Amino acid sequence: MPAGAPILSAAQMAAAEAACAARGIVPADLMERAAHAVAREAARFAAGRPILVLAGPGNNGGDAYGAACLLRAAGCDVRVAALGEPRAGAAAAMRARWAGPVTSLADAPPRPFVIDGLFGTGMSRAFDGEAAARLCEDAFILSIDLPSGIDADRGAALGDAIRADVTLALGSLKFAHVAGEAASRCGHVLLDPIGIDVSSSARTIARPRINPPAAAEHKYSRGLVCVIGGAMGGAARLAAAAAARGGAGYVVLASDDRRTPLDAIVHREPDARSDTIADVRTSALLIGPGLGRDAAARAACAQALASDLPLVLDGDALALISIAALAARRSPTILTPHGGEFDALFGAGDAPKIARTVAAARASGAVVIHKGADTVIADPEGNVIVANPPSWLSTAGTGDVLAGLVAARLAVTHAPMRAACEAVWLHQRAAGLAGAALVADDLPMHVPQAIAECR
Ligand SMILES: NC(=O)C1=CN([C@@H]2O[C@H](COP(=O)(O)OP(=O)(O)OC[C@H]3O[C@@H](n4cnc5c(N)ncnc54)[C@H](O)[C@@H]3O)[C@@H](O)[C@H]2O)[C@H](O)CC1
Ligand SMILES: [K+]
Repeated sequence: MPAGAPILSAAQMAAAEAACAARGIVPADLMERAAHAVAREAARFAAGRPILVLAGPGNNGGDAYGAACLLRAAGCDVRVAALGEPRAGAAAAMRARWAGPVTSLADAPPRPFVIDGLFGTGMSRAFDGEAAARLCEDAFILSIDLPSGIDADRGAALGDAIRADVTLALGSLKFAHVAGEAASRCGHVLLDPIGIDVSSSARTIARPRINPPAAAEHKYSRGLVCVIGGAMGGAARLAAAAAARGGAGYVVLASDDRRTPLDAIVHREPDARSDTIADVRTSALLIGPGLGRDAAARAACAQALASDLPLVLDGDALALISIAALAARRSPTILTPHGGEFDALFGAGDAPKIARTVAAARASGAVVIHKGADTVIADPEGNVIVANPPSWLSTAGTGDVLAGLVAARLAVTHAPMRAACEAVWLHQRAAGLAGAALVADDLPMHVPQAIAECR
């Protein structure tokens, strides 16, 4: 996935295209550039294999006809199969340029390399993908802009969507490249801006820059993280270990369980929880992993919310708070809900995940890390960063590790959006370093290497 790349909705993309006209770049020019980009990547990936171009009735099809012409002119073996005819505009002009035969999808013989130009951002309803599926079965598939059959904004598959090996996004990434089911149908995502100026408050995650501590730093100035644990000691221990490896100067763990994951982590008895939450030296307080939901947990949560400390709320804590209490806080707050916790706190809804996460950040005044295969990070100003962490992270305890990293980065940076993005990046990089079949306990030891890569 291109890092730090803007992400647009289909409507925002159309507006950016329209704005090109003011600079004298008309739709036919953009399609010409799109066709060149597609032909370039197709020639590279096909590497001499016979090519079948699937062309739809809209501009995605126009790009496909344009690429077919260029590939044939370059000496490639190209056939075209179409679903409907482009009727007007740049797409019709591109269609007219193709002098070769055009068959229906049903009549086309399969070929080893397919360029999928059936539908892009204009996909509005389910399509009958049976004939396309037959042609795509054993082929390498390069999708133009989006795998056909995807809702560009929600990332939902509308019917039999195509599963691509490579998707070449045109102009900008769309929400579907990073969010929802579609993200896993895109294969490897490439981006060609084709000269369109885009700006967006939503971007893909990029490697952060993390400097070593200055020479004069000491353990308190580096950041004191206090982890408030409860009944399930293991979760709080994982979080504390991650906080220590994530760059905090000092980590305190107040928990029922006396074991600490590292000797460098200081244990405090659970009856010292209240004093710990009142400790003004604390740079970031983390509450939630393994906390439980009993009266003591509820009281600790209420005290933490009422404090002026920078706060990270995870796990059980997310079930013990209200949006109103979050909105009343004046110091930085970061929430780390997975889908179920998010729905329970903010309500389930039909809107795309990015929009729902922004609304939650606005309502709560907190930075929200809405976890999942598409992790959406939003702040109350509407800035959004999207990450697609490795699927090996879908195992118990990895969320506790993330919460500890978030607390560490908040303690170090004092900037909640930056802290959230650094933590999510370090978490996914640590997962990459830990490799297949990782367990949560493996992650903290890989965080120092991930940090070392952030210089
Ligand atoms: N990003 C850019 O600046 C550029 C993008 N280009 C390409 O244009 C498409 C978007 O084109 P558009 O014509 O708006 O939409 P589509 O080609 O995806 O298809 C719309 C077309 O299809 C019909 N339709 C929709 N759903 C169905 C269905 N289920 N069954 C049948 N027909 C359906 C709809 O009515 C329209 O007729 C973008 O993705 C890029 O590939 C430009 O070429 C260059 C600039
Ligand atoms: K497509």
